[in-house]
Amino acid sequence: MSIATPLNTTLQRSPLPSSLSVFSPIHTTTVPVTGTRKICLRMVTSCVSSHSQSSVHNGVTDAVSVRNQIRLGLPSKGRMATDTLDLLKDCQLSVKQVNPRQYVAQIPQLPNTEVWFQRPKDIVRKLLSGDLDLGIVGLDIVSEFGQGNEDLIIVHEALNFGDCHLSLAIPNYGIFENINSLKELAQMPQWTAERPLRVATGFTYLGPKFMKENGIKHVTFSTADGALEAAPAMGIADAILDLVSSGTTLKENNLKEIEGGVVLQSQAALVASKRALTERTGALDTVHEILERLEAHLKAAGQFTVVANMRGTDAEEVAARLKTQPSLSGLQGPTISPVYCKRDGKVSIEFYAIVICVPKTALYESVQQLRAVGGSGVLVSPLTYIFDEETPRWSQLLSNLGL
Ligand SMILES: Nc1ncnc2c1ncn2[C@@H]1O[C@H](COP(=O)(O)OP(=O)(O)OP(=O)(O)O)[C@@H](O)[C@H]1O
Ligand SMILES: O=P(O)(O)OC[C@H]1O[C@H](OP(=O)(O)OP(=O)(O)O)[C@H](O)[C@@H]1O
Ligand SMILES: [Mg+2]
Repeated sequence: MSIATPLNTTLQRSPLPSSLSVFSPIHTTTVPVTGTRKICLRMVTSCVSSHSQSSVHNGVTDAVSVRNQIRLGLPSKGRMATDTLDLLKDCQLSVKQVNPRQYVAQIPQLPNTEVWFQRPKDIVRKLLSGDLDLGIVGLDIVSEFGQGNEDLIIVHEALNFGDCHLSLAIPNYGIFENINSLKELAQMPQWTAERPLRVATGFTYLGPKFMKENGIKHVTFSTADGALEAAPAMGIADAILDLVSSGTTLKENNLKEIEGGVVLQSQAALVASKRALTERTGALDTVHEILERLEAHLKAAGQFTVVANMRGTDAEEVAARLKTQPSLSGLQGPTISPVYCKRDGKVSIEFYAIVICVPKTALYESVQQLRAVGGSGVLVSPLTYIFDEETPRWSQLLSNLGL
């Protein structure tokens, strides 16, 4: 593979004090690789020693490597790791890991699949290089490290954990006190070619892209591995672009988000390599099973089963009464069965048992509506799985794969 001279340098060297050695200017270079694919190679140049350059890349191969096992990448540590394992366990796909430092594991329910524990950004890189076939990571990491590569395909975009958003934040004091939107920030007279807006971020692909898309010209970026919220108060940056969930870290560091400053919303997602799904034997069946189990669990997680008794002349009459209430239709409609009572030696139908699924958020109003139409003896229990006939995400995936 040949490495070309830099084709474009999207970011300028920031006029930083030389003491601020942890923040480095970033140069983005497009590098041609074998075949028709291109990868983006980022070179980070140290502020202190401008002579020392390092460049690292993953081998992007054109052919699917020969191996029999499907490889699923899961976060090895950090805040996504435990939630990922918990989710799989809830889907009856428990991961058997002998000890936490062993990076390969098995899911007994999926005998043709190997689990590899990796840092989230490496999961995305390895999906692109063909070393993993499937992965669970945050959408932020997919966007940052996938860089729009068409081989990455999002199979399930909302696994219901790891919620956060990537957002631009500025100080709530000084020259920024009355600045509340990206537009106002861009229009500040302070930013010039000589003195651009300095943004500290770990998102060195998405950051410049967002600024360019929003027409902000005089901007420069620096990067660090963490605690970015300190950068403005330290005088290293004017703004930061970082993940926010509770907002506590911003607040504690006297920073604020601004209107129009959200780059993306993120949560955990199931991601796959398109090539693996189309070319690796068994990969599509495995992803189908994982997707079905995820969908069944996630759909059920938001619902309760509600059983109640209702007096009535017949099932149709009970159904008609239920249908007058907005929250009592269930997933497809109520299930109504006769309750046989024995009185004076005679068996007759006095009640009907109704079974419906109710969103957890609407439980109390549903109970009130049930009572209003004569419901009694209401039993509420959790739902474990809801398997639909076919999941819309599966049809979507097949269509994305051109199948
Ligand atoms: N408040 C948050 N801050 C950062 N990441 C969050 C937050 N909430 C959810 N996430 C998700 O978790 C992922 C970070 O997990 P990861 O394990 O890589 O980092 P970490 O726990 O911050 O560890 P480290 O910073 O040491 O890499 C993000 O990519 C994002 O998808
Ligand atoms: O909105 P909040 O709930 O306060 O969360 C946001 C903070 O959490 C993350 O940092 P992390 O805890 O990973 O520390 P780090 O900066 O050392 O990575 C992120 O980079 C923010 O700093
Ligand atoms: Mg972190």
